[in-house]
Amino acid sequence: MAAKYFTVTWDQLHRDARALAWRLLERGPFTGVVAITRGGLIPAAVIARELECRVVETISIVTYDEEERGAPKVVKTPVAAGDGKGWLVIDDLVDTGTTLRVVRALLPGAHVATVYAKPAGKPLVDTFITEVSQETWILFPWDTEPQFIAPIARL
Ligand SMILES: O=P(O)(O)OC[C@H]1O[C@H](OP(=O)(O)OP(=O)(O)O)[C@H](O)[C@@H]1O
Ligand code: HPA
Ligand SMILES: [Mg+2]
Repeated sequence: MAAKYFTVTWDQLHRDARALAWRLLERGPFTGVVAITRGGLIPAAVIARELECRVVETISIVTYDEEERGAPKVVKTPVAAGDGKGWLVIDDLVDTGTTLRVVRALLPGAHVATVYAKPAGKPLVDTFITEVSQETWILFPWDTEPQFIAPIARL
């Protein structure tokens, strides 16, 4: 269990992804965007729209084996992105940095951006918006649903 949770709504994610787009404006223009699936897909769509970038590639990395986190496996490479020079890589967050280490090895020339970042992964990101502590688990809107909670007086 994580020590703390940080809940991100669709609205908040849209606002944070747009804030990231503002920050990335001065780092571009970019040839294209590489979304790290699956979590990077929605922020990448928002950012590609704001930067008026029509070329979107994907990279897919699986870091779990059954339910255990294991060695990362690249199951889809971003063929169009070459060594990444001139390209923008987007993910929803960096946590331990395992995913971005693999991405940087494949796309050493790319600019790497995430919406959220934890301290252990921060050195692997060029641009991010919001930092949370390493003990915090970020709850994304696609992983959650609203549900009933008891009134405070009953807690
Ligand atoms: O910095 P790390 O410790 O590698 O963690 C961050 C990665 O973990 C999550 O993806 P996940 O592998 O769960 O896959 P998903 O995006 O398909 O949900 C998240 O979307 C990042 O890509
Ligand atoms: O904090 C997190 N939230 C959601 N997915 C994740 N994958 C690694 N860390 C996280
Ligand atoms: Mg991911």
